[in-house]
Amino acid sequence: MNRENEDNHVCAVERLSGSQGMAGSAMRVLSGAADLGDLVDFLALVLDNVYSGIIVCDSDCRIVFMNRVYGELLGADPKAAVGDYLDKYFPHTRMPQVLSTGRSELAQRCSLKTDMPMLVNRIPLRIKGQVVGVILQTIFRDYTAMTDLISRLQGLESEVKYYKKGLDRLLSPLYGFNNILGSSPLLAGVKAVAAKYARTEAPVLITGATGTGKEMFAHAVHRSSPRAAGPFVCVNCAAIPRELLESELFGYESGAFTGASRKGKVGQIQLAHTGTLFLDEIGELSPKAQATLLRVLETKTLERLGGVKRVAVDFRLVAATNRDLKEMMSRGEFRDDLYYRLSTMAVEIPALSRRREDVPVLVAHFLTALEHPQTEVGLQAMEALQNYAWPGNVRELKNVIERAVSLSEGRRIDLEHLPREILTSDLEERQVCENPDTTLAEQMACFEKRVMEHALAFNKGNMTKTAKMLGISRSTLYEKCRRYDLGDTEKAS
Ligand SMILES: Nc1ncnc2c1ncn2[C@@H]1O[C@H](COP(=O)(O)OP(=O)(O)OP(=O)(O)O)[C@@H](O)[C@H]1O
Repeated sequence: MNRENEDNHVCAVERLSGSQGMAGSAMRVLSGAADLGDLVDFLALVLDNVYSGIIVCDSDCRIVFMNRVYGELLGADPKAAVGDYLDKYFPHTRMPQVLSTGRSELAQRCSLKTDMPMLVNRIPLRIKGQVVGVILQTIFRDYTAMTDLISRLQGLESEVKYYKKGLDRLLSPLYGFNNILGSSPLLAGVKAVAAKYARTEAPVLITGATGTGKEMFAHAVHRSSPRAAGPFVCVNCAAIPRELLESELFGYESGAFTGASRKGKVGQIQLAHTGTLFLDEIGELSPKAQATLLRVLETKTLERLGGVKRVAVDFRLVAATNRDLKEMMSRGEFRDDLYYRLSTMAVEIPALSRRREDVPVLVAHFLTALEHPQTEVGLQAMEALQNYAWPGNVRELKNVIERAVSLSEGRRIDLEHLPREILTSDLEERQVCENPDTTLAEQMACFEKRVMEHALAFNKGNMTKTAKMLGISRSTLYEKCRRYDLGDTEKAS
């Protein structure tokens, strides 16, 4: 408030308050004890001190009141302006239209002589249904500020849309059972079992080596379940630091721990409400998180970290791991009660080396996905692909095909476009098995080596498991590995 306004204000207050102070005067005015002059002064004081500019005109478009703010905007003396026709200040005023239509015009653009863009309301005043005047009120004195605000809001709106789309993508599964390709009876059998489990409400445990398609199966289980319309929330337990995993899963209340957000956080389990929670790499859960998860599964309620009350949660758990949970259990690293709860509906996805018939189908699929459906694969190259052990399973096959397509520049894929490790294992085998001079013993040895390579790849080099799988002792396995120059027998456990 400038000096002159301050003086006006003080004058008005003094006029209104007299010896009893303003509050008393206002009370007298409002209680009807004051005369009309006081009431008018009091209302003028109020209107002079609101943020908006206000002008009231009569049915002839003459100004009957102008507040201080509008006076400042127009560079006019508000008192002297009373009685002036409005078009003196607004040559293109729309007040006559409002007077004749009796309809309010809200948030309309209006430019003063000063060229300052404003937004105004024009509101008809009625007495007994008759329009007797109009109030002109500024709502944004300089709406460039508002256009800035609008464009910032629009920016935020499109950002929200972008993130929502990303979230929808995260929350909605991409794959169904139809997308899990392969022509082997082994894969068909696993898909049939998983589809049966999908229709129930029980937790499902998906096991298999890396790259076998566990995540695809989890998507498909959700999509074929009664919860398909609900969210699909995917948490990779190996990707989140152990100390943060619990708060990520179960959420926390405000100020639950140092560094926690002030507003608290909804956990992923709550986000999966009415849908499916996919816990990838469940073997990475800490013992404490395992215990809490079990309690949530059993009570169907959840307590946020630092919280006091439990909230109901309704979700279906699908878990996956490439670790041997039974072995973890025997070492005390995975709770037996949680294991048994998960493993009643277990789906084990076989390694690609156990279903070589799937390779051609998958190769064709990846070529189509790479937009090279016409690219041929030479007979020898396809044989090499089918004979390879695929320790990285379908994911590795996908990468090999991507590389081959770019090396062959989209033309026929031949042996020279495949990585060395595939060629070496294929060549060794050809030299022995396709050579008419090789003895039965040599051919048997070649076959034995191949079987062992696959078993080692399947068990990720774990000698104990491989020996168990092949039904031989560990010492025999070590001896054979040395003979065939397989793996790092010194380091393998
Ligand atoms: N049967 C299949 N048909 C088509 N694509 C497949 C199949 N199996 C796996 N894939 C593809 O292979 C890749 C790896 O699959 P996915 O991520 O589901 O494996 P995973 O077992 O979850 O791997 P990890 O244990 O390393 O997380 C993905 O690109 C997936 O689309």
